[in-house]
Order: sequence, then structure tokens, then C-alpha cells
Amino acid sequence: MDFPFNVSLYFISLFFFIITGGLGQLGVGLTKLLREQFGKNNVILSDIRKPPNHVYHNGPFIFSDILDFKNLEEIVVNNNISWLVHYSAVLSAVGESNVTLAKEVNITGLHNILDIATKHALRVFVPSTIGAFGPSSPRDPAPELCVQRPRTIYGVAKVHAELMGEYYHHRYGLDFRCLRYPGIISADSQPGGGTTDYAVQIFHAAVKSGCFECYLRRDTRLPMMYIDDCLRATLEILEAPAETLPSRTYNISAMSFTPHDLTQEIQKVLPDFQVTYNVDPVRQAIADSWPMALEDSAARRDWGWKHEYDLSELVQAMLTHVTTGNQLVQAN
Ligand SMILES: NC(=O)c1ccc[n+]([C@@H]2O[C@H](COP(=O)([O-])OP(=O)(O)OC[C@H]3O[C@@H](n4cnc5c(N)ncnc54)[C@H](O)[C@@H]3O)[C@@H](O)[C@H]2O)c1
Ligand SMILES: C[C@@H](O)[C@H](N)C(=O)O
Repeated sequence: MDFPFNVSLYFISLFFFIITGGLGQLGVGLTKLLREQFGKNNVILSDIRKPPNHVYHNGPFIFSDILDFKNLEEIVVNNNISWLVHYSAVLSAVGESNVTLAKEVNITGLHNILDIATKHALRVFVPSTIGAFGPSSPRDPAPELCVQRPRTIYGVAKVHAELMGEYYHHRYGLDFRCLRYPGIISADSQPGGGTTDYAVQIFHAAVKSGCFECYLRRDTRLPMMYIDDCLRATLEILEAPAETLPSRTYNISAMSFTPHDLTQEIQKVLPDFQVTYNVDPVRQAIADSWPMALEDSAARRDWGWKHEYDLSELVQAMLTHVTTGNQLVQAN
């Protein structure tokens, strides 16, 4: 039978997305990717902050505080939302300096998201993190299933999110999907107060001043990923047919490195670049409790996950973006 239009596109366009906490390091990039795939007006970016002009003019933006249940529910209903990507969070370092806020946003906020998603039959994506592991988890690598006793409020809330999402999936049939992201490295968006932020800041310092003071010890090895890989993985798990997902929470991995490894790789391009170390005991203790690598064979097997950026490609991409971005700023 012939159809007068492309049936797969027709079905795809039935998805309407909202991204919570979308003005952070990851949300604007994911919004761009989703809009390319599902249409500009079918993806609403939301946050509690005012967006910069280029974001405001690029597609639908709305104020949404995840702690305001009624307001969020109204947005979901009025916009016929079918997919909720939950990016709002208080990250690891900021969480330790404001535990009350982290509990509210990362635990109470998550409850609101899961209840609204269940009530209105939404699909929901909630990212987890390497921070969901703790000092008693296997560290090199951390498998999908193992002891998870994190020592940060951020990590405790993420384990709670994984378990609650999976519980709602089994109990109420909620289509819950979750990836444990490594530390994410991006050029044109700034990190929001985590332990892995140094791996973004170092590139800006290398290009701007040629020197950087690192708050982690030179031998602190952590799993990391370039933002393009992270966002593509996210799109891939959103698009994966439900029957291909025997798990609802997957590790994804790309590379692991120390500040010293990263410095040496940057020095291949900028030989005069210098790094000094001034260890912050809070962030060092967090990093020491996290895995050095993630084991991600289930994602590779179940939905074909494959990273594209290793350390050398990451450094080339970041230096190119940061340098070009700086030149654009100077030219304007
Ligand atoms: N960036 C990483 O390296 C990384 C790694 C692992 C997991 N993750 C997870 O990915 C998600 C996105 O991370 P990110 O780096 O973009 O975070 P971010 O800290 O940069 O941004 C979080 C956003 O949440 C918003 N927010 C805070 N309170 C809110 C509230 N009450 N209502 C609505 N929005 C609120 C903030 O305004 C901010 O824009 C988070 O869940 C984070 O835990 C990030
Ligand atoms: C790793 C991740 O969850 C975040 N970048 C943090 O350091 O808190």
C-alpha cells in the first residue's frame, strides 16, 4: 500500500520533548541535536535562569522550576509533551557545599519528574554519573551492577534516581531510560560545579594564558567523554526500541585520563603550556571515591554504543573550538 507521505517521519513528529535544566553544560547541545532530528518546535528547552539571546531566539524556551509540580504538569499537558529529558541537577562539588539545595533539586525534583511522567504516560530520560559509585565499588573498571555506596549527596541522589526510575518502570510501566555519564568535556558551554570541571577549564587556560592551576592531583584518573559522544549516546538511547533495552541504566565510556596525561597531550600542540597543582581536599576526596574507568559492554551490545573520541581526538577538537571561539570573540 502506498502512503502519500513518509510514514516514519510522521511517527517521529509525534514526539514532543521538554528538557529540564537545559541551560547547563549539556542541555543546549542536546536541544540542538533533538531539534535537528524531531523539528525545532517539537523540543522545548526549560530552566529557571534567563537564556542568552542566541538560545532564546533558536526555538521554544520556557521557565520551569522542577520543584513546582503544578507548573511543570501544566507545561507538560499544554504542550502535549511525550518525552521528558531531565537535566536539572546540583552537581557534586556544589552539592557538598549546599546539601539542602542538592536534596531538594536532586531528590524532590526527581520525584516530581517521575510522578508527572507516570501520570501523563511520558517517556523519561534521567542521566546518572560516575558519581553514583563510591569507594567500595570496583574502580577499574566499575561494572554495570556492583556495590554503590557513594559518599556525596549528588551520588546518593543519583543512585536513588536509578532505583526509583527502575522501580517505576517495573511497577507502573514507566519508560525510564538512564545513562551513567563520565565527566563531560565541552568547548562552548561551561561546567556547572562538578569535580571533573578541571578538564574543561584547562583548555581555556591553555589557550588564554598558557598556564593552569589544577585542583586535583596529577595522577587522579577519571572516566571522561567529549560532549559530541555524550549527546549522540543520549539520542541513541532515546531512539532505541524499548524491546532492545533489557536494562534501564547503562554505563557509557570513552576514555580515562589523569590531569598529567591531559597536560602532556595538550603540550604536543602547545609545548610551552605549564600546569601547577594546588589540591582542593573536597574535590580530591570526591574524585578518589569515583571509578577510574567504566565498563560499558552492555550498552555496546544492546543498542550499539560506540565512542568516537579518544584523548588525542578530544584534545584536537577542544583546542580547535576554544581557539576559534576566542578569535571570534576578539574579532567582534
Ligand atoms: N556535565 C557532566 O560532566 C555530567 C556528568 C554526569 C552526569 N551529568 C548529569 O547530566 C545532567 C546535566 O548536567 P549539566 O552538566 O548540564 O549540569 P549543569 O549544572 O551545568 O546544569 C544544571 C541546570 O539545572 C538547572 N536547575 C537547577 N535547579 C533547578 C530547578 N529547581 N528547576 C529547574 N532547573 C534547575 C540549573 O539552572 C542549570 O542550568 C545532570 O543531571 C548531571 O547530573 C553531567
Ligand atoms: C561527573 C559528573 O557527574 C559531574 N561533572 C561532576 O563532576 O559532578
